Amino acid sequence: MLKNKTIGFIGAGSMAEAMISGIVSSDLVPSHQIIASNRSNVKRLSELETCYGIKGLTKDQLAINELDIIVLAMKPKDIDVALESLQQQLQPHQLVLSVIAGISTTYIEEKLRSNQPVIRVMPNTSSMIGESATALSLGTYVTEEQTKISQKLLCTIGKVYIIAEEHMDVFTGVAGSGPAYFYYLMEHMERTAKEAGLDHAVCRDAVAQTILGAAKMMLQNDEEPASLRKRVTSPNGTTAAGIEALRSYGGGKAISEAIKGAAKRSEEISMQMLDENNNLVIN
Ligand SMILES: NC(=O)C1=CN([C@@H]2O[C@H](COP(=O)(O)OP(=O)(O)OC[C@H]3O[C@@H](n4cnc5c(N)ncnc54)[C@H](O)[C@@H]3O)[C@@H](O)[C@H]2O)C=CC1
Ligand SMILES: O=C(O)[C@@H]1CCC=N1
Repeated sequence: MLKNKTIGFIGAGSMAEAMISGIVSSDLVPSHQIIASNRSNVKRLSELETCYGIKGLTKDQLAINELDIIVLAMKPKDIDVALESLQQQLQPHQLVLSVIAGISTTYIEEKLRSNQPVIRVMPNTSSMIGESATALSLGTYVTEEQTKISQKLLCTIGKVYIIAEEHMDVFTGVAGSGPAYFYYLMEHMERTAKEAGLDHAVCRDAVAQTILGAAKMMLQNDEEPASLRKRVTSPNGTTAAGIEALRSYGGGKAISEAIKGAAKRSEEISMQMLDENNNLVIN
């Protein structure tokens, strides 16, 4: 299904690298059929070539007509320039996957030629090790075959969920940005344990192993997180004291506001692509 497809990443930053790493490790697509491109940073491209065995090309060297799947992996602010140039070159059979936060399939469809298949994708950086939680929302012109191909490709970077596009902002807040919340939590757990004298290597490993274990407990049975939490919490014990501190410092609210803040930002990015009459901005 994917053995003879050529995949081109337009944008060669952190997210493109994380996805390339996951895809290459899976052996589903030969690495020489993966291309990463950026505007002009050839040093970055040669790093990716050396590390993953892929091809790196600047955007002027990239032949769009040779690609089967085009992954848009630039920042939202750069999308208009990229779409303008793609609009001239894309053929109707070429599938466009966009990982750009806050940019709707409609926005991309409107800027490309008619009937271009577009899928909005929200992965996270754990794609690097095949552990992303990735959502897909299908654009108007995507076929069943193209959906299957995308699912198969994205399964190489982790788990895949197909969701309605109206839920993409909140998914972005939970899973696209999510790894950063856990890194923030881990930074604080590690620092606190270190300040109390625990060996750095032990803190680092124990913090990560604790989160991994809790995540696996969620994934490996149907028990609700509140119920799992109660099983850790002995009456009047250590966890009760810890949870009470979390509650009194607004821990739950902080997590919820983090998700809402990220989702709101995703919505704002999409709104910035609308004019004062709520019409899509077409340059
Ligand atoms: N970093 C993350 O955890 C996640 C990022 N995303 C999305 O992925 C996209 C990329 O994010 P990062 O990789 O973090 O950004 P980044 O800044 O590391 O990489 C962006 C790349 O796009 C290139 N670029 C810009 N315009 C271009 C053009 N016209 N042609 C070719 N290359 C072009 C830049 O040179 C750069 O290599 C963003 O839209 C972001 O919303 C989505 C999920 C998670
Ligand atoms: O921070 C961002 O905008 C991107 C999208 C999701 C994760 N990182």
